[in-house]
Amino acid sequence: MASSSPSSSSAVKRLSNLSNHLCPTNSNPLVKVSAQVSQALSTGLPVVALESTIISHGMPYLQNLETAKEVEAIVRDNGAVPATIAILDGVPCIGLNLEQLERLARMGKSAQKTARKDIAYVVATKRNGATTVSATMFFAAMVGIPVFVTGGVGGVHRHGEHACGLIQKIARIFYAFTNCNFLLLMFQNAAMDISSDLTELGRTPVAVVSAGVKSILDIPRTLEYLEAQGVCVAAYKTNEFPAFFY
Ligand SMILES: O=c1[nH]cc([C@@H]2O[C@H](COP(=O)(O)O)[C@@H](O)[C@H]2O)c(=O)[nH]1
Repeated sequence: MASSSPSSSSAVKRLSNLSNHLCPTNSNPLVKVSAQVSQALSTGLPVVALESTIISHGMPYLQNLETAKEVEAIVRDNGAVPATIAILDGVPCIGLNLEQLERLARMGKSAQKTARKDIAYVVATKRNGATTVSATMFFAAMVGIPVFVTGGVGGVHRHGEHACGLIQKIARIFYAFTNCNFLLLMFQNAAMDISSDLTELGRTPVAVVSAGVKSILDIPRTLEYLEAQGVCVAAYKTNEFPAFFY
Protein backbone atom coordinates (compact mmCIF):
# COMPACT_ATOMS: atom_id res chain seq x y z
CA MET A 1 0.00 0.00 0.00
CA ALA A 2 1.43 3.41 -0.96
CA SER A 3 2.19 5.64 2.04
CA SER A 4 0.46 9.02 2.07
CA SER A 5 2.50 12.03 0.98
CA PRO A 6 3.64 14.53 3.67
CA SER A 7 1.28 17.15 2.26
CA SER A 8 -1.79 14.88 2.39
CA SER A 9 -1.02 13.74 5.95
CA SER A 10 -0.62 17.35 7.05
CA ALA A 11 -3.96 18.14 5.40
CA VAL A 12 -5.58 15.26 7.33
CA LYS A 13 -4.00 16.57 10.55
CA ARG A 14 -5.33 20.06 9.85
CA LEU A 15 -8.82 18.69 9.20
CA SER A 16 -8.68 16.67 12.40
CA ASN A 17 -7.53 19.74 14.37
CA LEU A 18 -10.33 21.76 12.83
CA SER A 19 -12.85 19.09 13.79
CA ASN A 20 -11.50 19.12 17.37
CA HIS A 21 -11.99 22.89 17.45
CA LEU A 22 -15.53 22.76 16.18
CA CYS A 23 -16.99 19.57 17.64
CA PRO A 24 -18.44 20.32 21.10
CA THR A 25 -19.10 16.66 21.89
CA ASN A 26 -15.48 15.64 21.41
CA SER A 27 -13.93 13.99 24.48
CA ASN A 28 -11.30 16.73 24.73
CA PRO A 29 -13.33 19.73 23.66
CA LEU A 30 -12.07 23.22 23.06
CA VAL A 31 -15.64 24.32 23.69
CA LYS A 32 -17.28 22.93 26.84
CA VAL A 33 -21.02 22.39 26.76
CA SER A 34 -22.55 21.75 30.20
CA ALA A 35 -24.24 18.37 30.73
CA GLN A 36 -27.65 20.00 31.09
CA VAL A 37 -27.34 22.07 27.91
CA SER A 38 -25.86 19.18 25.99
CA GLN A 39 -28.69 16.86 27.03
CA ALA A 40 -31.31 19.49 26.16
CA LEU A 41 -29.78 20.04 22.72
CA SER A 42 -29.62 16.34 21.96
CA THR A 43 -33.20 15.68 23.08
CA GLY A 44 -34.68 18.74 21.37
CA LEU A 45 -35.58 20.67 24.53
CA PRO A 46 -35.62 24.46 24.11
CA VAL A 47 -32.36 26.17 25.09
CA VAL A 48 -31.91 29.93 25.57
CA ALA A 49 -28.43 31.47 25.31
CA LEU A 50 -27.49 34.28 27.74
CA GLU A 51 -24.51 36.63 27.53
CA SER A 52 -22.02 37.32 30.32
CA THR A 53 -20.73 40.89 29.75
CA ILE A 54 -23.86 42.10 31.46
CA ILE A 55 -22.74 40.07 34.53
CA SER A 56 -19.13 41.25 34.59
CA HIS A 57 -19.49 44.81 33.30
CA GLY A 58 -23.16 45.66 33.65
CA MET A 59 -23.65 45.59 37.42
CA PRO A 60 -21.64 45.41 40.65
CA TYR A 61 -21.22 42.22 42.66
CA LEU A 62 -23.67 40.90 44.29
CA GLN A 63 -26.41 42.48 42.22
CA ASN A 64 -24.91 40.91 39.07
CA LEU A 65 -24.97 37.38 40.52
CA GLU A 66 -28.53 37.74 41.79
CA THR A 67 -29.68 39.07 38.41
CA ALA A 68 -27.91 36.28 36.51
CA LYS A 69 -29.54 33.66 38.74
CA GLU A 70 -32.93 35.34 38.44
CA VAL A 71 -32.74 35.43 34.63
CA GLU A 72 -31.77 31.75 34.51
CA ALA A 73 -34.71 30.94 36.84
CA ILE A 74 -37.15 32.81 34.55
CA VAL A 75 -35.91 30.76 31.57
CA ARG A 76 -36.35 27.52 33.57
CA ASP A 77 -39.81 28.51 34.83
CA ASN A 78 -40.86 28.87 31.22
CA GLY A 79 -39.76 25.38 30.29
CA ALA A 80 -36.39 26.06 28.66
CA VAL A 81 -32.78 25.41 29.66
CA PRO A 82 -30.57 28.50 30.18
CA ALA A 83 -27.09 28.51 28.66
CA THR A 84 -25.01 31.39 29.99
CA ILE A 85 -21.91 31.68 27.82
CA ALA A 86 -18.43 32.83 28.92
CA ILE A 87 -14.78 31.95 28.38
CA LEU A 88 -13.13 30.59 31.55
CA ASP A 89 -9.37 30.04 31.61
CA GLY A 90 -9.39 30.16 27.82
CA VAL A 91 -12.17 27.60 27.40
CA PRO A 92 -15.46 28.76 25.92
CA CYS A 93 -18.19 27.39 28.23
CA ILE A 94 -21.76 26.97 27.03
CA GLY A 95 -23.88 26.76 30.18
CA LEU A 96 -22.32 27.81 33.50
CA ASN A 97 -22.94 26.08 36.82
CA LEU A 98 -23.54 28.12 39.96
CA GLU A 99 -19.88 28.08 40.95
CA GLN A 100 -18.81 29.38 37.52
CA LEU A 101 -21.51 32.07 37.55
CA GLU A 102 -20.32 33.23 40.96
CA ARG A 103 -16.70 33.22 39.81
CA LEU A 104 -17.53 35.42 36.84
CA ALA A 105 -19.70 37.74 38.96
CA ARG A 106 -16.85 38.22 41.44
CA MET A 107 -14.35 38.89 38.65
CA GLY A 108 -16.33 41.88 37.46
CA LYS A 109 -14.41 44.07 35.04
CA SER A 110 -11.22 42.05 35.43
CA ALA A 111 -12.83 39.56 33.06
CA GLN A 112 -12.13 40.72 29.52
CA LYS A 113 -15.12 42.11 27.65
CA THR A 114 -15.04 39.73 24.68
CA ALA A 115 -16.60 40.59 21.34
CA ARG A 116 -16.28 38.26 18.35
CA LYS A 117 -12.94 39.77 17.34
CA ASP A 118 -11.46 39.09 20.81
CA ILE A 119 -12.32 35.38 21.02
CA ALA A 120 -9.07 34.09 19.50
CA TYR A 121 -6.96 36.27 21.80
CA VAL A 122 -8.82 35.32 24.99
CA VAL A 123 -8.73 31.61 24.15
CA ALA A 124 -5.08 31.62 23.05
CA THR A 125 -3.93 33.44 26.19
CA LYS A 126 -6.18 31.30 28.45
CA ARG A 127 -7.89 34.36 29.92
CA ASN A 128 -11.36 34.83 31.32
CA GLY A 129 -13.71 36.47 28.87
CA ALA A 130 -17.22 37.80 29.38
CA THR A 131 -18.97 37.50 26.04
CA THR A 132 -20.85 40.40 24.45
CA VAL A 133 -23.80 39.86 22.14
CA SER A 134 -21.57 39.24 19.10
CA ALA A 135 -19.40 36.59 20.81
CA THR A 136 -22.39 34.95 22.52
CA MET A 137 -24.19 34.66 19.17
CA PHE A 138 -21.06 33.15 17.63
CA PHE A 139 -20.90 30.38 20.27
CA ALA A 140 -24.68 29.84 20.36
CA ALA A 141 -24.71 29.27 16.60
CA MET A 142 -21.70 26.96 16.86
CA VAL A 143 -23.52 24.53 19.16
CA GLY A 144 -26.99 24.95 17.63
CA ILE A 145 -28.80 27.25 20.10
CA PRO A 146 -31.20 29.33 17.98
CA VAL A 147 -32.46 31.85 20.58
CA PHE A 148 -30.57 34.32 22.75
CA VAL A 149 -31.95 36.75 25.35
CA THR A 150 -30.16 39.85 26.62
CA GLY A 151 -30.57 43.36 28.04
CA GLY A 152 -29.13 45.87 25.60
CA VAL A 153 -27.44 45.22 22.27
CA GLY A 154 -24.70 47.51 21.00
CA GLY A 155 -25.39 49.99 18.21
CA VAL A 156 -24.17 53.03 16.30
CA HIS A 157 -22.77 55.69 18.64
CA ARG A 158 -24.00 59.26 18.42
CA HIS A 159 -22.17 62.14 16.70
CA GLY A 160 -19.89 59.87 14.65
CA GLU A 161 -20.81 61.95 11.61
CA HIS A 162 -19.39 65.12 13.27
CA ALA A 163 -16.32 63.35 14.62
CA CYS A 164 -15.61 62.19 11.11
CA GLY A 165 -14.77 65.63 9.72
CA LEU A 166 -12.50 66.62 12.62
CA ILE A 167 -10.71 63.28 12.88
CA GLN A 168 -10.18 63.06 9.14
CA LYS A 169 -8.53 66.50 9.24
CA ILE A 170 -6.19 65.30 12.00
CA ALA A 171 -5.53 62.10 10.04
CA ARG A 172 -4.64 64.10 6.91
CA ILE A 173 -2.17 66.21 8.92
CA PHE A 174 -0.59 63.01 10.28
CA TYR A 175 -0.47 61.62 6.77
CA ALA A 176 1.21 64.77 5.44
CA PHE A 177 3.96 64.46 8.07
CA THR A 178 4.40 60.69 8.25
CA ASN A 179 3.14 59.47 4.88
CA CYS A 180 1.67 56.58 6.87
CA ASN A 181 -1.51 55.14 5.32
CA PHE A 182 -2.17 52.95 8.34
CA LEU A 183 -2.63 55.99 10.60
CA LEU A 184 -4.96 57.54 8.06
CA LEU A 185 -7.15 54.42 8.00
CA MET A 186 -7.03 54.00 11.77
CA PHE A 187 -8.20 57.54 12.48
CA GLN A 188 -10.90 57.36 9.84
CA ASN A 189 -12.30 54.18 11.40
CA ALA A 190 -12.09 55.59 14.91
CA ALA A 191 -14.54 58.26 13.84
CA MET A 192 -17.43 55.83 13.53
CA ASP A 193 -18.03 53.65 16.56
CA ILE A 194 -20.35 50.87 15.45
CA SER A 195 -20.79 47.79 17.64
CA SER A 196 -19.80 44.45 16.15
CA ASP A 197 -23.14 43.20 17.53
CA LEU A 198 -24.77 44.72 14.46
CA THR A 199 -22.67 42.90 11.88
CA GLU A 200 -23.03 39.67 13.85
CA LEU A 201 -26.82 40.07 13.76
CA GLY A 202 -26.54 40.26 9.97
CA ARG A 203 -24.52 37.10 9.51
CA THR A 204 -25.29 34.65 12.32
CA PRO A 205 -28.62 32.83 12.33
CA VAL A 206 -29.55 33.31 15.99
CA ALA A 207 -32.69 35.21 17.06
CA VAL A 208 -31.78 37.85 19.66
CA VAL A 209 -34.51 39.02 22.03
CA SER A 210 -33.39 42.20 23.77
CA ALA A 211 -34.67 45.13 25.79
CA GLY A 212 -33.47 47.45 22.98
CA VAL A 213 -30.26 49.38 22.40
CA LYS A 214 -28.68 51.63 25.01
CA SER A 215 -30.45 54.98 25.19
CA ILE A 216 -27.14 56.81 24.71
CA LEU A 217 -26.80 55.33 21.20
CA ASP A 218 -28.03 56.74 17.90
CA ILE A 219 -31.17 54.64 17.50
CA PRO A 220 -32.26 55.78 13.99
CA ARG A 221 -28.75 55.10 12.62
CA THR A 222 -28.64 51.74 14.46
CA LEU A 223 -31.88 50.74 12.74
CA GLU A 224 -30.53 51.91 9.36
CA TYR A 225 -27.41 49.84 9.90
CA LEU A 226 -29.44 46.76 10.82
CA GLU A 227 -31.55 47.28 7.71
CA ALA A 228 -28.39 47.41 5.60
CA GLN A 229 -27.27 44.15 7.20
CA GLY A 230 -30.58 42.50 6.29
CA VAL A 231 -31.69 42.05 9.90
CA CYS A 232 -35.41 41.64 10.59
CA VAL A 233 -36.21 43.91 13.57
CA ALA A 234 -39.55 43.42 15.30
CA ALA A 235 -40.82 45.22 18.41
CA TYR A 236 -43.16 43.43 20.83
CA LYS A 237 -46.44 45.21 21.61
CA THR A 238 -45.09 48.59 20.45
CA ASN A 239 -44.46 50.38 17.17
CA GLU A 240 -41.38 52.10 18.52
CA PHE A 241 -37.95 50.57 18.80
CA PRO A 242 -37.25 50.55 22.56
CA ALA A 243 -34.28 52.32 24.14
CA PHE A 244 -32.57 50.47 26.95
CA PHE A 245 -32.07 52.57 30.09
CA TYR A 246 -29.64 51.37 32.71
O1 LIG B 1 -26.20 48.39 29.16
C1 LIG B 1 -25.44 47.62 28.57
N1 LIG B 1 -25.71 47.20 27.30
C2 LIG B 1 -24.87 46.39 26.62
C3 LIG B 1 -23.72 45.94 27.18
C4 LIG B 1 -22.75 45.05 26.49
O2 LIG B 1 -22.01 45.83 25.56
C5 LIG B 1 -21.94 45.13 24.32
C6 LIG B 1 -21.72 46.07 23.17
O3 LIG B 1 -20.48 46.67 23.34
P1 LIG B 1 -19.81 47.57 22.21
O4 LIG B 1 -20.66 48.80 22.09
O5 LIG B 1 -18.43 47.86 22.73
O6 LIG B 1 -19.81 46.75 20.95
C7 LIG B 1 -23.23 44.36 24.24
O7 LIG B 1 -23.13 43.27 23.37
C8 LIG B 1 -23.43 43.93 25.68
O8 LIG B 1 -22.70 42.75 25.93
C9 LIG B 1 -23.41 46.40 28.50
O9 LIG B 1 -22.38 46.05 29.08
N2 LIG B 1 -24.29 47.22 29.16
